[in-house]
Amino acid sequence: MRTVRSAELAPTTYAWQIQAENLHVRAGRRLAVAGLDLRLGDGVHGLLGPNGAGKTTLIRALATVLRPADGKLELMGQAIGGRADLRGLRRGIGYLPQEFGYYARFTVREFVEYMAWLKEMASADVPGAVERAIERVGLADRAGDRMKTLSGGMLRRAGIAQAIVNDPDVLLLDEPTVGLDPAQRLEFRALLRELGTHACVLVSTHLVEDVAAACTTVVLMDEGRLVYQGTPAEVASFGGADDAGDNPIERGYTALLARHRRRVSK
Ligand SMILES: Nc1ncnc2c1ncn2[C@@H]1O[C@H](COP(=O)(O)OP(=O)(O)OP(=O)(O)O)[C@@H](O)[C@H]1O
Repeated sequence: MRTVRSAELAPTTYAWQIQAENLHVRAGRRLAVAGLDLRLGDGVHGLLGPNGAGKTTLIRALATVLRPADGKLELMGQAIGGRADLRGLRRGIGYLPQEFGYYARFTVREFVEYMAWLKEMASADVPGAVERAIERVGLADRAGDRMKTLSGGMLRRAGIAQAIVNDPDVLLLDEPTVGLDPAQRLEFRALLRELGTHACVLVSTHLVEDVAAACTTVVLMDEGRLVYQGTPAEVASFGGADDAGDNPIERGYTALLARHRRRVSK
């Protein structure tokens, strides 16, 4: 017996894993996502934007933690809102929040197992899936160690392991590279590229180099709206010598943001 995923029951004709139209989401009293249109299929999508752009709020809505205030949101072909089967949908989603809680006395294996159980994975599948996820993030030699003994970078890798344990169709990672050292970041980029071959991975980051190295698409947000969506090379092509940044994609990011703000202020 195995658990049937919501994605398997849903019509398989949908073109996009994530589809938002005129999406509005509140963070507290503020409309942090304010009329966002977005369509994402499989691949690795880097979510960029200045502080306060609404990246975390968008990711929380896509993780079904926050309910949209207005507009349309579809995940894996299913509309969110009303009587949506959120429990079923969540089985197909992996989510690494910026800050995540855990019992300090749990071992890495127990932590990932616990999260697999919360995601309602079939119990026969759990042990193998847990070992695979821990191995993929390079923590196999620490699987029996308590969470409280891990470094910041290792904790984040344990967080990534719990996000991928259910082999999600939609994987949402909020600032996953914070705390990783340069070698770990290189490994993480390779893992991202691999994950993106058969899932829709949305990664929010301030590290533009990670986006350039690992992402198929850049999603640029400002003030709750989509500013630009394109390949890293397309973003880079907007940058000029006068735009701030250490590399072509950073200069492209600066140029696109400035162009958007000029348009909005007119
Ligand atoms: N609980 C809350 N109550 C009120 N305002 C909030 C709350 N959470 C976020 N905000 C506001 O909503 C806006 C968007 O915040 P959000 O965290 O989504 O942005 P972000 O792009 O992820 O920013 P950062 O890059 O700093 O992480 C910000 O102006 C923020 O101050």
